Amino acid sequence: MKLLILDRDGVINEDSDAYIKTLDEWIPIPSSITAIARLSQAGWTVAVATNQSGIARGYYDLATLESMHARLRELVGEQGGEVGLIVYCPHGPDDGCECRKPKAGMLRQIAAHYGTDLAGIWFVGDSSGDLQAALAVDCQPVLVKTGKGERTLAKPLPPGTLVFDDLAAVADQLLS
Ligand SMILES: O=P(O)(O)OC[C@@H](O)[C@H]1O[C@@H](OP(=O)(O)O)[C@@H](O)[C@@H](O)[C@@H]1O
Ligand SMILES: [Mg+2]
Ligand SMILES: [Zn+2]
Repeated sequence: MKLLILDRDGVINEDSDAYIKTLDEWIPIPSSITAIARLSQAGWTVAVATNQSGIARGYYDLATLESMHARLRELVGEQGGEVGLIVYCPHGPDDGCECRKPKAGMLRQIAAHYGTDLAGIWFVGDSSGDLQAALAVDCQPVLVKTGKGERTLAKPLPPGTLVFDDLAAVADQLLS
C-alpha cells in the first residue's frame, strides 16, 4: 500500500509557538496542499498524525480543530486530491496517553485503520518527536525544513533520517 503519513503543523500548514488556535491561524503551505493532491491522484493514501495539546490546554475546542481539518480536505479536494485518515492527540504532555508523539500510538492507529504494516512507511515531520515516533514503529523518519524543521535540523538526527526542504520535495521524490 502506498501510504504516506504526515505531521500537520509545520508540514501541511505553518506552525506557531503560540499554537494554531483558530481557523484563521491555520495557514496552509500552498506547495504542501498541492503535494498532497498530487500524491493522492497518483494513488497514494495520505494520512495525518498530529499532536494537539492545545485542546488539553484549553486554547481551542474540538469543533475548531475539526474546522481546520475540513478546510484542509476542502483545499486538497479543490485540486483533485483527497486526504485520508486524520488522527490527533488531544492530550497534554503530562496526561500519560499512548497517542502523543514521540509515542507511536497514532501511527499504530493509522496502520490498523488501513490494515497495513508500518515498516518502512515514510512519516514526514518537522519536530524531533515526529522522528522518534517514526523510529518506534520502524517507519522511515523524514524531516522537512518547514515549521520547526530548521530547529530540529540543528540537533543530531536519528540515523537514517531523510531530509527534504518541504513536503513538495518529498512528493517529487516519491513521484519520481
Ligand atoms: O506538529 P503537530 O504534531 O501537527 O502539532 C504541533 C502543535 O500541536 C503544537 O505543539 C506544541 O508542542 P507541545 O504539545 O506543547 O509539546 C508546540 O510545538 C506548538 O508550537 C505546536 O503548534
Ligand atoms: Mg509539526
Ligand atoms: Zn494522546
